[in-house]
Parts: sequence; structure tokens; C-alpha cells
Amino acid sequence: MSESANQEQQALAAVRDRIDAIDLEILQLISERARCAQQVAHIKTGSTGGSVQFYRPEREVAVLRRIKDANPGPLDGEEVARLFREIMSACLALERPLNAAFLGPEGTFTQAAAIKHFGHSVVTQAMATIDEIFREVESGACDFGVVPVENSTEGVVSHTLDLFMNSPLMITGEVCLRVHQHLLTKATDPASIRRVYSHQQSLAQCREWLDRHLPTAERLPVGSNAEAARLVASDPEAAAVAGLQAAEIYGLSVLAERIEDEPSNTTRFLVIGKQDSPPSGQDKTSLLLSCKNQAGGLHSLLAPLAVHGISMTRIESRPSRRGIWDYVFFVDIMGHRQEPKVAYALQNLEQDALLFKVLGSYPVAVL
Ligand SMILES: C=C(O[C@@H]1C=C(C(=O)O)C=C[C@H]1O)C(=O)O
Repeated sequence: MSESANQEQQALAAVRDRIDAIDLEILQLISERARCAQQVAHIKTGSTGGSVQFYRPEREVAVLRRIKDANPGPLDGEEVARLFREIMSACLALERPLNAAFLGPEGTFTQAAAIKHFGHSVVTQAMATIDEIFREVESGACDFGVVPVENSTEGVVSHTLDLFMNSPLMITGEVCLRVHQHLLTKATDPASIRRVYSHQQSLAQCREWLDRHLPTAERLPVGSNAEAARLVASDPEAAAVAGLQAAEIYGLSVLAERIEDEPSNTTRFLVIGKQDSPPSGQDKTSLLLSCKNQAGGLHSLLAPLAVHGISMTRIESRPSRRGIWDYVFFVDIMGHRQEPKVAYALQNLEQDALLFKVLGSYPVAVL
């Protein structure tokens, strides 16, 4: 070995020794943190005797925001937050493992959103429909549910909004996920693809790409992207539009990558549970409203938001199903319903609204 190669080996060995020592220190510290979480569980159980809220969304976002603010680099803020997300997930599972219902089968973007929000220690339970997710959480069989609510390319998931009208569930969190769609298949030649399966939203997110590259293939909407991938696994003349997770699970190859028409394609999901979240300092509130069907009705309904300086981040209208041309509005505002100015505005809003329901206040997504 040359002198310089020898020096390189020694330098490498020294840094690796240092890394080994650091890993043991990290392990000690993580273990100590986990023991603290066990103590927290002990205190929580002791103080109530009855039902215990082990999962504290406002505390979890506070931990992640603090870590991002304190991050000295060189890892970027998102990356360190993701690592701590996993540490907290494992610590919480020591208190009590959480379970979350998602739109199945395995491998959907909704499952990816559930794991992004709760970390890998959450037990995810696949449901066949969004209705079933609501029912499973309402019955208490699952602690939380994760449902898609809007996509930056294709807009609102109207079925999810409609389900909130008759559900007692509340929104406890939001998750935003960059969605990359791929063409997955068992076929080796695109010319042999006669059918393309996917969720209707995903087909719509890739409409231009499909028009250009597979103009004659029939587009068949199914319950989810992962369901499409499952179907395609046994049909060599078909392709699915879905995520990489689904390709791995169902043994498909990726014939074309990132076929979504908008490169920034993002889906927003809501976490639903029996309660919303206490204030975290940076929150949103979702409302369900309706007003009298008269000139200026919506304008005057929303006026209290402007008066109290509250910013509205979204408004969607949906048929009320109570009569034709009668609508309800889903409105998202910045702030928590317990913050004084939000509370005043909501009080005024409630006085004027025909229908007024707070769907929940929850922390703005950190990850
Ligand atoms: C440890 C706690 O319980 C859970 C675990 C957390 C953590 O590991 O930091 C944070 C919030 C809770 O979901 C707590 O409430 O502080």
C-alpha cells in the first residue's frame, strides 16, 4: 500500500471510530427519551383514570418546529424533522400504539400520507372506501382516519367534503404530500397497453400525458391507485397510474416516470378523529357554513372574518342535498377557534349563518 493510501485508510478509520462512538451516544439518548415518554404515559394514566389522550398533536408539532428552528445543519430542516418524526412515533408507540384507517389497499398515497403524519410506528388499516374510514373512526375501531381532501391539479375530493356534513368527527390535522404518478405495468411495450386503470383523480392529474402517449387506451377509473396496480398485476395488456409504493407491492415495472401534468402536483389530506387539536400557535380552522339564498348572502356571511382580520385560505361550495340550488360552503381560515379574535369572528358568523359547524382546529402541517 502506498504511503498516501495508508494515510487515507487511517483517516477513514478514525472518522468511522468517531461515528461508531456517536451512534452509541445517540442510542443512549434515544433510549433515555423513550423512557421519558414512558413516564409521560404513567403520568397521563394516573391523572385521569378514565380515557387517556396519549397522542398530543399540538405537542408533536411543537417538538418538530423547535427542532427545525434549532437545526444547525448540514442536514436541512425537513430532513431533521423527518428523523424526529420517527423518533416520536416510536416513543408514542411505547405509550400506546396508534392505529389509523386509510383508503386501501396497501400502497395508496393515503397510506403514505398517514405514515408521513404519524411516522412508521402507526398501525395503518386499509379500508375499501372513504365512507368506511369515517365509520371505522366513528365506531372507535380506529383512533384516526386519513382522507384525501384536495389536489393542486384536480381540485376538491367532493366525496370527502360531503361525508363531513353528517359526521360528528373532527379534523385533528392536515398532511400535504407531493404526488408523483408513474405508469406501472407488466407489459414491456407501450403499444400493447389497451387499458389504463387508476383512481379518477389520478387519471385526471395525468390527462395530457395519457392523451399524448396512450391516446387509444381505454381509461378505467377504480377505487384507488393501489387497487389499479393490483388489477394490472394479472393483466399484461393493462397499465396502472400509481405511486412507486404500489409498483413494489404488486411487482410491476415502471414504464414511464413522473407522468403528472403539473410537476408540483400535491394532495392535501385531513386527519379525522373524535376530537380536534388544542392550540399549537400556528393553526387552521375548518368550517361548514350555509347562508340565506339572497343577494349578498355569502358576502355578509363572511364579513366577520374581514372585520376581525382573519385570513381565509380556502372556500368550496357543495350542493346541500336539502333542495336544489341550495349550497353549503367549506371554509378554511387561519387561526385556532380558541384564539380570541377567531372566537369573536366565529360568534358573529354563527349569528348570521343558517348552518354553522366547526369541523375542527388543527396545527398547520410541519412536514
Ligand atoms: C411524550 C408525549 O406523548 C406523545 C409522544 C410525544 C413525543 O415523543 O415527544 C409527543 C406527544 C405525544 O403524542 C407527550 O405528551 O409529551
